[in-house]
Amino acid sequence: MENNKKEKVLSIKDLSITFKTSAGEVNVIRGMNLSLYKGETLAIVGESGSGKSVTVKAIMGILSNNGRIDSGSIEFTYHRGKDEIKEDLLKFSKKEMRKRINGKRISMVFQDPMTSLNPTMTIGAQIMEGMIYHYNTSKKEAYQKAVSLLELVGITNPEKRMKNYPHQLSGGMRQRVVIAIALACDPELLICDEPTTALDVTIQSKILELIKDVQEKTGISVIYITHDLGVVAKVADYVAVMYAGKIIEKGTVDEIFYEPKHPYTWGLLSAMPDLNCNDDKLYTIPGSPPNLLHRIEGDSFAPRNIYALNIDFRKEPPMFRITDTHYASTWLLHENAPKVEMPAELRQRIDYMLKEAR
Ligand SMILES: Nc1ncnc2c1ncn2[C@@H]1O[C@H](COP(=O)(O)OP(=O)(O)OP(=O)(O)O)[C@@H](O)[C@H]1O
Repeated sequence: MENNKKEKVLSIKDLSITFKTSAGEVNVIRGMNLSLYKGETLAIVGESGSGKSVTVKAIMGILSNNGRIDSGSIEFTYHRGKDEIKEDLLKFSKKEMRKRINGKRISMVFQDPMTSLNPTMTIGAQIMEGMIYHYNTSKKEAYQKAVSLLELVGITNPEKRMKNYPHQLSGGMRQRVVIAIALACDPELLICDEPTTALDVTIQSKILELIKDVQEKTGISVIYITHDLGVVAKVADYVAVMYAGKIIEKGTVDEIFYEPKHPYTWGLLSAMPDLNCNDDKLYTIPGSPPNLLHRIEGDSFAPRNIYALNIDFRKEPPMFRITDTHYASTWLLHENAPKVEMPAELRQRIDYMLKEAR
């Protein structure tokens, strides 16, 4: 459909990653396929340990040394002047990634701004650093650009702020500075790893709005990794739901929130506090994720799935196509499967959300 015409920024194909641990080999990413288009926002969601951070680390070339890429490719498309360049990021060494991609073509914003900032350097110098390192920008030009970046991220009195050290700023301001640093080299992809978790609620929405605003002004593509579905609803165009190292459902934000098909996604949505901010949750998924040290027979979610069919314990489901943008990996979508609907309480909640949205 329309996706074919859009420009792909990132295309992950058949990615599989294993870590060597003292207990044995753990296959933490198990055949992942995912695309991101220019100017769009993709949210990767899933419980702790599902593989969100490892995926992002593979994109950035910062996997820990006990990690091994078993298969796959991560094709990244970016521009140098008028030229369009496509490269498989997995072909680069860590050193090449630092020199050519990280902080230059792809930038990251982490959860806690204090861990990304250097306490001994002024924020001005920290924003200028990347431009000087990657592009040999003159100090004067880098200074001017740093001031305009501080303006872009909503910091008033930017010239004065350039001379501040991180400890002189509030948490929300620090995260704005981290975003300014991330944008300094005009990257084409920004990856935000739980960017607002460490901030209080009102500042959280301001930072999310800021990232949206920057995206509208610059056309940058954004990946969020988060387990907060409230954040996803606010920012994402597309959502990929991860479970035990696999994407088990992906679709537009409306498809995932209003027409979810995978019982795990039903569980995630039911475990979300009510959108009216009552702390009501409908249901919490029982049990815990599988231990990936052992080979998984069938569907990794089957033991926790009250809708599991016999085949779920024997054979892994493929990704079934629901629409051109919506896919889910559950045998319930097979044409011969019994008709199973999402839990009635969830249907009611979704119908209510739909009514509110109109
Ligand atoms: N260096 C490592 N060595 C061994 N196992 C690792 C390593 N890094 C990550 N893992 C394992 O890989 C799996 C995926 O971890 P990952 O950090 O990507 O999860 P996540 O979805 O980002 O979780 P969270 O939301 O808690 O950050 C987990 O089982 C984790 O224990």
